[in-house]
Parts: sequence; structure tokens; C-alpha cells
Amino acid sequence: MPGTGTDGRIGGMTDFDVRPVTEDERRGTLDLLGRSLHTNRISDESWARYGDSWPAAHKFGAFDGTTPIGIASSFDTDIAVPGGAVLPLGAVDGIGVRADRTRRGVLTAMMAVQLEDFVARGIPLAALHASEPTIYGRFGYGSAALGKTVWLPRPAARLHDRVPAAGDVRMLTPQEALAEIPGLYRRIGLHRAGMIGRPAEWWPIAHDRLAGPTGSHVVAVHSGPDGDDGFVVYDTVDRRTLESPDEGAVLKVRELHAADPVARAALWRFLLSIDLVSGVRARYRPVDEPLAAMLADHRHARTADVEDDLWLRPVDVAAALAARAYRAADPVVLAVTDRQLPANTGHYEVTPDGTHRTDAAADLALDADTLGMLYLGQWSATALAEAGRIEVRTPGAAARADELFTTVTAPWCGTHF
Ligand SMILES: CC(=O)SCCNC(=O)CCNC(=O)[C@H](O)C(C)(C)COP(=O)(O)OP(=O)(O)OC[C@H]1O[C@@H](n2cnc3c(N)ncnc32)[C@H](O)[C@@H]1OP(=O)(O)O
Repeated sequence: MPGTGTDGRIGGMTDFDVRPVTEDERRGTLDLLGRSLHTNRISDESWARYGDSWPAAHKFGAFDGTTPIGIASSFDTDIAVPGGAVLPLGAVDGIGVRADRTRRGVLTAMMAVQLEDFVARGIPLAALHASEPTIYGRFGYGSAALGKTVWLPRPAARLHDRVPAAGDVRMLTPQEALAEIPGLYRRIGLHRAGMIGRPAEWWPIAHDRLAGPTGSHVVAVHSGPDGDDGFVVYDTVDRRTLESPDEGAVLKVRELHAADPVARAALWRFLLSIDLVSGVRARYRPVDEPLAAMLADHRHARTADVEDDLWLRPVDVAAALAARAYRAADPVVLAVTDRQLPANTGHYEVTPDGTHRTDAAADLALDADTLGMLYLGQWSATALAEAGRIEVRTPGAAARADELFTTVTAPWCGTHF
């Protein structure tokens, strides 16, 4: 069976075996993950509520005897790529190594087994959100979609009069949200490269934040001429104190999804209309969301941060390159080097009509993680060459690659996992 029997023995200090997690080991490995991320031990009550979202499938643990010392988890879903195709995705949603066993190769062994498993199951792309940006490049993951944090102060920030906005916004009870939002997310669809499907096991934790005992999230839905077409999930942090009783609350947007610009504008207009709020903060928004242009005074859309959001790993380079669309331009030959999955190492010709392996000389040379950065269109080949990540072997080839790979819309994931 792929993924079993990887032994680790580093300097005689650590002995471990990487193998699939069994049913009985689910809770122990979730606890281990929680400890590594410095969250609380999972209570019986929480386990009863969302233990189902931690199935044994697609989890590999590093074990010292029967004791888990590392966990690498993923779930199967799909991802939209430039041009609109949707590809199977291994969504890596939980990585952790026990604090007394770090820096001895446990993660390295688990990542090798997880990648072999993706290969064996024919999954062409893997993705994750990184706790630290220095960890995953060595395993072939590249920062593929950025997200911006915006701050809109109230009451100063308001939409200008020509922003198209129609329809109604209504708030849902937690029970209505649980029933309606998964279907609405599906109907809105994966309309940007980088968006992923949300399988059944993704929802329970989100549900817990809505309807669980500590649930603080609020959901509002937009309805247009064809029915519900957008939703926002937010919560608030009260900043009123005795010293400043009028400070108001900060409204934190957890997610905002809309099928079209009208629904999106109406949801922003709604958020900016809520009383006793000193400002609206949203993290991981698409970098090209035109909030500044939507405001009467565009300086009130303050971009507080732009950070790495989705990291992408081409697992099957030929399949991944063949699946996305390219713009009209002269072909370019890429020399890809993949240290973890050497079968990917080779030359690929990219043309507007498709891609194929070739023996032709390469115009540009790059590693698998850099291909992950280039793939969704977030970074230009020119920028990656200037940053020393792409070696230009044929003068002018980076500009040609830019013409082929550029996308009009920035990639965006919009789902935390
Ligand atoms: C997708 C997600 O779930 S993101 C969440 C990731 N988890 C966490 O951040 C929880 C806290 N951290 C941990 O559990 C561990 O430190 C891990 C999982 C990040 C790393 O596990 P380890 O077993 O220590 O990694 P391993 O020993 O295989 O290290 C491999 C290489 O990566 C480097 N590395 C590992 N972690 C880090 C880090 N946090 N920062 C910088 N370099 C790192 C190591 O130095 C090593 O480099 P080398 O090959 O040049 O010697």
C-alpha cells in the first residue's frame, strides 16, 4: 500500500514509522495537531460535534511505537484553474509534529508519503495554507494566490452612487445558515482560479462557529432577481471601553462570496450600513477586488496587508500544465526540476493550444515550487525571473511566458482549510 513503512532514524535519536492513521487514532492525531498549533485539547463535547470532519481517510501519522508524534492530513476536493477547468486537488489541512520531535525529519518523511499517495491516486495538484512561509517551498509548494487585508472605517467609507447594487440582504438564523449556505456556495461556483470545492467534511467546523455553544458568526445572504446569489459571514469585536464608550465594534468579515459584482457590492453596502461599528476589516480578500474604486473616497479603503494565502504544488506537472488555458503568444519551453517527484523533471512546451513534453532546448528553467507560483497567474514570469526563481536561458522568453500565462483576474482561494 502506498504510504506505509517509511522509517525515520536521524542521528540515532528518533525512530518512527509513517503510516495511515486508523479509525482509533483519529482523536489522538487531532489532539496532536491542536497541541502543535497551540490550541486547547479537544473536549468530548467538541469531538462529538465535529469529530466527523477529521476522518481517518488521507491522514498519515508518524508513530513512535503506537504513539503519534506527527500528522499530515488532507482531504480530496477540486480546484478551479485559469480558463475555468476544475481539477482534483489534495487539500492539505493539518500538519504538525510534536514539539519534542521537531527538526529530525518527521515532516520530511510525512510529506514524502503524502506526495506519493497523491501520485498513486492520480491527483494532479496539492494545496495548503502555510502557518509559516519558510516551510513548504522545499516540498515543491509555491505561494500561488495572495490575499489582502482591508480596513474600511465607518462612517467615512461608503460606496459611491454609481456602484451597481440591487436586491435584498437578509440575515439568517444559525439553523437557516447551516441548511442554506453549503448549497449557495455550490451554486455560486468556482468562478476564480484558486477557488476550491467544499466537501462534506469541511463544513462541520464552520457550522460550529455558527451554531455551536461559542458560535459568534453571523450570516447574511443577498437575493437578486434569480434568487440567493451571495453571502457574508462576519463576527464583531467590541472595542467600547469606559475610557472610550463611543468606539463601537469592529466588524470582521470571515468570508464574502458573490456570484456577480451586483451581489458583492450589495453585501459590502450592507456591512458598511451596520450601526455602532467603527470599521469593517476583511482578511484574505482577492488582491484585485476593486474596493477603493467602489468607494466615494477611495482613500477610505485601506489595504493593511498583502500576504501569502494559497500555496500550490503541481503533483503531475504534465496534467496540471495541460489543464489550464493560455493566451495567444509564441510557445515557450520550460525546464522543470522536481526533487521530490523526479518523474516530473523534464522539458514542457507551452503553447496557446496546449502543452506537451519535449526534447527541445529550454527557454526558462524553474523548480516545482516556482511553477506553483506561476501556475494560477498570481506572479508573472518576468517578476519570478527578476526574483531569481526562474533562470532565463533564451532572452525575451520571460516576456513570452508572461503573455501565455497572464490572467485577467487574480487567483483567489476564499476558503480556509
Ligand atoms: C498546512 C498546515 O497545516 S500549516 C501548519 C504547520 N504546522 C505548524 O506550524 C505547527 C508547529 N510546527 C511543527 O509542527 C513543525 O515544526 C513542522 C511541522 C512545521 C516542521 O516539522 P519538522 O519535523 O521539524 O520538520 P523537518 O525536521 O522534516 O524539517 C525539514 C526542513 O524544514 C525546515 N523547517 C521545518 N520547520 C521549519 C520552520 N517552522 N521554519 C523554518 N524551517 C523549518 C527544517 O529546518 C529542515 O530543514 P533542512 O532540511 O534544511 O534541515
